[in-house]
Amino acid sequence: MAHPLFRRESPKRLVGIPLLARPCVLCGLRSLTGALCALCRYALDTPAKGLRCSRCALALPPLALLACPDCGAGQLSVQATVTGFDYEHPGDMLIHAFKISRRLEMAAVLAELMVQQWRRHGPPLDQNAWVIPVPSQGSALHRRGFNPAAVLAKRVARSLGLSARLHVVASRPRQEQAQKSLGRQARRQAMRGAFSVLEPLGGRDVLLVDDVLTTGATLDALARGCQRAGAHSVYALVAARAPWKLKVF
Ligand SMILES: O=P(O)(O)OC[C@H]1O[C@H](OP(=O)(O)OP(=O)(O)O)[C@H](O)[C@@H]1O
Repeated sequence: MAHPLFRRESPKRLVGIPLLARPCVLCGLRSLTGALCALCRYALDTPAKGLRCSRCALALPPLALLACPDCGAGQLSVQATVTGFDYEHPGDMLIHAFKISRRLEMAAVLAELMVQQWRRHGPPLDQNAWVIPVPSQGSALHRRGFNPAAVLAKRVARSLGLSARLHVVASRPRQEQAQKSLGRQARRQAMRGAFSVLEPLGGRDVLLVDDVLTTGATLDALARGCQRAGAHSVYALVAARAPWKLKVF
């Protein structure tokens, strides 16, 4: 029998489907649970089941329970990170649809997953906390026409009842090269001092938002900028967390 994700229902069995059923954005089968069907929600939720590093949200590989292989040496300056899901199949398809195919309607699906995980695993936030997106590089903004992190930040802030501050961070002009094309050391190097926060944060909690966290170099640079501006606590919420790879970048 075909895997449930790919099985087609016979027309007879479709009789009686509530009118509100609609195709799941991931598998295309009918969904009674919003944009994603129950199976796809389960598939996105399955890998780590809470067995994640609380600082960088890495799904911990076996035998890494005592120290996270990614941020164990203290390379990430945020206090806690929460992710919507892992950046692997099937969640990567949502990210690609949003960022590459520019299907902006995916933002609602991504933000819902992010907020759901934040409510489960995120620390309590002060009501005065600001939600700050990672700014896009100039070339990416020009190519894509929107900043994915800002689109997500607006939705996340609305759902959490917080204020989104989309223009509070300035990016230093840097090598116009996407992070994804660089290795770990080069990413950190490229991001050093990349952001400056334009308003004092005066003891405020900050929730940084981005679409993908790979090495954490981007979030680390922004978190340091927020700390220099006086933030009390800096947390991060991302749509997808890249899984750990044995290979050292
Ligand atoms: O955790 P890190 O190793 O720092 O990588 C994560 C960053 O990489 C991607 O941006 P990128 O610069 O590739 O640009 P993009 O907007 O074109 O994806 C992504 O949007 C994150 O901002």
